[in-house]
Amino acid sequence: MIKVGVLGGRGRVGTEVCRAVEAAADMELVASVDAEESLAPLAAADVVVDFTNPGVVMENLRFLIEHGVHAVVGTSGFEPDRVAQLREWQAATPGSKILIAPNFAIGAVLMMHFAQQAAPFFESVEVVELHHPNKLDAVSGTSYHTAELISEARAKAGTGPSPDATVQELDGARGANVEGVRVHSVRLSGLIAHQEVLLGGSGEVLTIRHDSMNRESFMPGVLLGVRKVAGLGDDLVVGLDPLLGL
Ligand SMILES: NC(=O)C1=CN([C@@H]2O[C@H](COP(=O)(O)OP(=O)(O)OC[C@H]3O[C@@H](n4cnc5c(N)ncnc54)[C@H](OP(=O)(O)O)[C@@H]3O)[C@@H](O)[C@H]2O)C=CC1
Ligand SMILES: O=C(O)C1=N[C@H](C(=O)O)C[C@H](O)C1
Repeated sequence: MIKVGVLGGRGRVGTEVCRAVEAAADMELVASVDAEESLAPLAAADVVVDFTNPGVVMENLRFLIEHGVHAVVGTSGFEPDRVAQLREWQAATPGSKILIAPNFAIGAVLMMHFAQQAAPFFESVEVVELHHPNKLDAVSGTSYHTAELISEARAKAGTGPSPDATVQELDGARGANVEGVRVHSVRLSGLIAHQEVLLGGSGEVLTIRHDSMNRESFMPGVLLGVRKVAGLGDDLVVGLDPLLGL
């Protein structure tokens, strides 16, 4: 039996995580902690799942590392400096493994993978992410990671920057620039979590789109992470790809 704790258990995704863990035959929910509650009960867990917010997740992870608890992290906001900080804390207090997945939906992982594969073959690439209006961060963690993967693939293949003749623009009109890739954020009632990667070449456009229609869509990936995190080859892994054999 895997003893599981949840950080943010009363949130939109955390509620689904608690439900999924309770329904899993090989897991036991031993703690669920929300804002301004003590983290102490989490020390009894083998694995803690974090779906909180970018402002608090680092302190949560510091606690888990100090207590030798493995972490499966869905919270967004993991730019490279944060990953480096976590590795430093893990080196100082070895024992806990960390899996950070910008998106736990299997289709979203495949979307990112396909975008990375396609990116060198097209002159132009831009990303549009679309989410519910209660989302705290823009750009989304998924779009940030997608842009990183695209940028890396294009650099490796020697593909130049996407052409763009803009010389005059309203602030924000061309979106955020993430490692040379333009990312546009839409916030709209009725949406959950969606992303399009647009790739343009001579006389053709390839669109790779993923839609999460509900938050249950993240649960197969979260449960996979809980089952596999203790056996990760590296102390810290970003992305679900290796767990899916990608
Ligand atoms: N990787 C993935 O597949 C996915 C990632 N996400 C990401 O997960 C995060 C959470 O999203 P969502 O569930 O919509 O957000 P919510 O705001 O609905 O939930 C966040 C929860 O965390 C709680 N919380 C805040 N501070 C703390 C703290 N210090 N310790 C413990 N709990 C705390 C909040 O409590 P309170 O409300 O009382 O402040 C709330 O219950 C976001 O960063 C989002 O981008 C979302 C979906 C999928
Ligand atoms: O806040 C959300 O809802 C989501 N956040 C993650 C992100 O920032 O990419 C994953 C998914 O898009 C849903």
